[in-house]
Amino acid sequence: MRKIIVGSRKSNLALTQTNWVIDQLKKAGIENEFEVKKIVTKGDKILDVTLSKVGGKGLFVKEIEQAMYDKEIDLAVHSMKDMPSEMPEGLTITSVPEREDHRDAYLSKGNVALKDLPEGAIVGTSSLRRSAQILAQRPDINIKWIRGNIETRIRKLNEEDYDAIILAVSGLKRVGLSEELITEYLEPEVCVPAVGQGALAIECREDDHELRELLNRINDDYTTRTVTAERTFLHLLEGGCQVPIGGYAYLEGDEIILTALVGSPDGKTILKETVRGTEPSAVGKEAADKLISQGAKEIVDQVKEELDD
Ligand SMILES: NCc1[nH]cc(CCC(=O)O)c1CC(=O)O
Repeated sequence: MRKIIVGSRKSNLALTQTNWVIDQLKKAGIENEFEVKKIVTKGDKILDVTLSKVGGKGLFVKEIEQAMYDKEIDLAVHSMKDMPSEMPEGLTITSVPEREDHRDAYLSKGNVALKDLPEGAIVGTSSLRRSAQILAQRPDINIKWIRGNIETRIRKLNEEDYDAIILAVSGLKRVGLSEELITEYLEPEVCVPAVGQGALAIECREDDHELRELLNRINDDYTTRTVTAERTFLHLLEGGCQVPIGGYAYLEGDEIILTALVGSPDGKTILKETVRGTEPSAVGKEAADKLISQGAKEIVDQVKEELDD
């Protein structure tokens, strides 16, 4: 029986996600031996610049994809939200396991609620999506970029001048931190999460049919349908850059309910629509069409121009 080589970034989050997937595969009855191979990506090396300024999402996946082309590894587990909306030739997201918590978490010094933060308080995030939505509610707050992995950001909240930070609940849970650190869970009505947030993407070579059959056993249909709606919306709006876009879908019976958002980084313009339907890509397209007709493309282009400067 073939040994399966799994590529992973070396961060605690990446390794935890990778080992969780291997565990799920074993629980699904797959008896192959697994080996984890650690890979350092460009995104891991850049810690001091705003992520959106250095090219965003592709940063964490490029080296891993090269290793897959070179057959040094057979598969890789990614955070879905770090995946570009278009897949490179010859590779595919073959399986999407059940999604973890989709929400953002707000963590503050002394557990001060977001609405009670004093004017001028400093909130740390390096996501334009999060800053846009926080500023829309609290325009009197200062956003300060914060970088580093989840553990580093929490240390910075404690040691530096941040009054609060925003993180994904899923990441916090996966690295084994206590949810007691969370001051408030930001529901999608308050802060639309990143497209695919909390979900994982298992990527492999398109022509590796034997492996795809195995990986398919831990595919979750609910997550696949909702994430497909979210990613269709993202794909129709984005051109590769990190911009203030959010999307979250859930199911009610057979019906997909997708809330999609595009905002200006200063939070002064927020375009948000909720659409329903049964076909994931049609739902994603309808959300994109609605926001585009309200000027979403102009906002996205404006942000990209500013990032290029
Ligand atoms: N942007 C970095 C990143 N990529 C994936 C996660 C974990 C969340 C997830 O599983 O979607 C995080 C951390 C965060 O946003 O706080």
